Amino acid sequence: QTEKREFLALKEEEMELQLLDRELISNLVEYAEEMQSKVEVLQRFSEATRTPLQAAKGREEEYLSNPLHSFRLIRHMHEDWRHVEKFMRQPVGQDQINFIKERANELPSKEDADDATEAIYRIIRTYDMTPADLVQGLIDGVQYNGSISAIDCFSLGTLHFEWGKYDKAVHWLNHSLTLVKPVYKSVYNVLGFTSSEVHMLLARCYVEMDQEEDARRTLMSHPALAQHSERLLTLYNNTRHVPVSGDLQPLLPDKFNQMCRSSHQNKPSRLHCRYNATTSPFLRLAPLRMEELSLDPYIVVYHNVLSDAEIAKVEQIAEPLLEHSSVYVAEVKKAIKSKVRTALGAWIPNSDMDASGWTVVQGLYRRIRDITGLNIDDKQHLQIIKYGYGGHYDPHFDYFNATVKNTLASGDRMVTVLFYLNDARHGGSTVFTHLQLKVPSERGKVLFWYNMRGESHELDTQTVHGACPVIAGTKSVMSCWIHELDQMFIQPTYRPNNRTFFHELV
Ligand SMILES: O=C(O)CCC(=O)C(=O)O
Ligand SMILES: [Fe+2]
Repeated sequence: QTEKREFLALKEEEMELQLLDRELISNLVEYAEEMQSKVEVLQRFSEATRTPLQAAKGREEEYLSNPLHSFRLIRHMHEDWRHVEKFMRQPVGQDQINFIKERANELPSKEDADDATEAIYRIIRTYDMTPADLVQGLIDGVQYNGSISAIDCFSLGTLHFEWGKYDKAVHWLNHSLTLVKPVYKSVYNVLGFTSSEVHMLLARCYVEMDQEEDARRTLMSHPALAQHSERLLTLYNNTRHVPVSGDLQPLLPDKFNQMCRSSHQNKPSRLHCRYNATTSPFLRLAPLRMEELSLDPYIVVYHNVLSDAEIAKVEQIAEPLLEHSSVYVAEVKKAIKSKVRTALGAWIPNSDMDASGWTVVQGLYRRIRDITGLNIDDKQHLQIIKYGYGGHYDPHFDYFNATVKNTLASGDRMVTVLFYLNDARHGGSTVFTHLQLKVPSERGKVLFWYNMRGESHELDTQTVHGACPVIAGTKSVMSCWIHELDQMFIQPTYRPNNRTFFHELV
């Protein structure tokens, strides 16, 4: 039940869009019907006036010698055409035109459309989908209903081009051409989609890949472009495309992508599953089911840690606080939505939280202490992350390895505790790329690992991990980072290594 509610919350916007689309479609149907009825009136009128004239064809003089006929002709010509002109001038479907205008601000923005294209791009890239797969609705071995159009393929081709993936762009653009339906030509005109544009971009991709002959052949094959082909080729050669830089693209490295696919199976770990009744006194009363995933670095998963009520409360607190994480990109001189992590985030506890919120948060702290046997601050921040369609997190380390405010105060992030708050329906696993370890996103699980080596506190590069793009549904997690200096009094063997900020601290 809670899961359904939360899924609805995130999908609400899209459902509203779908509703608006329905309204706009019926509005368009009404508009077409109004136009149709005007067309019918005009057709009927022209038929009614044409019939007697046609009957008189070849014997006009005889026809007009009939007094009735000459009366009709003169009256009709004097009066009717003026009325018809007035009728022709009358605007049709003003209400429907105004309706679209009024709702225009509810339509997705360019940014929304770019986000959606980038989301499907990530799914395509990570799950290795071909254009044919997408047209059939086949994603990572699962058959979905639905398909895509020539224009959709063109927009994907354009994005691949922007990001400098010319060979892939060629696939999508070629596929776009195969989907062009000649009967829709007039509709394409209205929508501003032309096959010449597809051919030109295709030729540009070939030029970028130094395949000039293919570029020429592409231009020559289009009647409107053939005569300009040499000029266009020169232009494309002289204005080579500069792909959008790495900071503005998701990383999606191959190793990560491969592990995200359903074809990846974890190697048997030979490790054990047991009840942990020792980390804290509380666990003696209520042992937690623990599964070891890796010993070096140490990674374990606990099952059924949070109750439904706790998860629901956490979601409720976080919901109004969720926002896109942004990062400063020097190149564009502003903070923009990060392409490295495409998700919404919120920090709790929050000052607006009421007493019941604090009760739940204190409960979470207690659970984290029980699981890890470590110390956390009484106001420790927890981050809720919500991944929607195509949402992901590129492989990264959780530690900062830098002298920043955070690390100066409490050291670096020694441990990560990651709570899974729902089941991602398809996609969305956490993957440790170096360890070839994949952890599916399943409600109630808690993943716990050390980002540093035990005695020396050396940062452990083997902990590199990321979150696979979500294909269907949403994914919701909560992470808690436990800092090394908070352990000062409970870790007797603790010996700080020589990382910079320790020098600055002494
Ligand atoms: O969502 C996940 O699976 C991973 C999240 C994560 O790595 C992080 O928050 O640092
Ligand atoms: Fe992380």
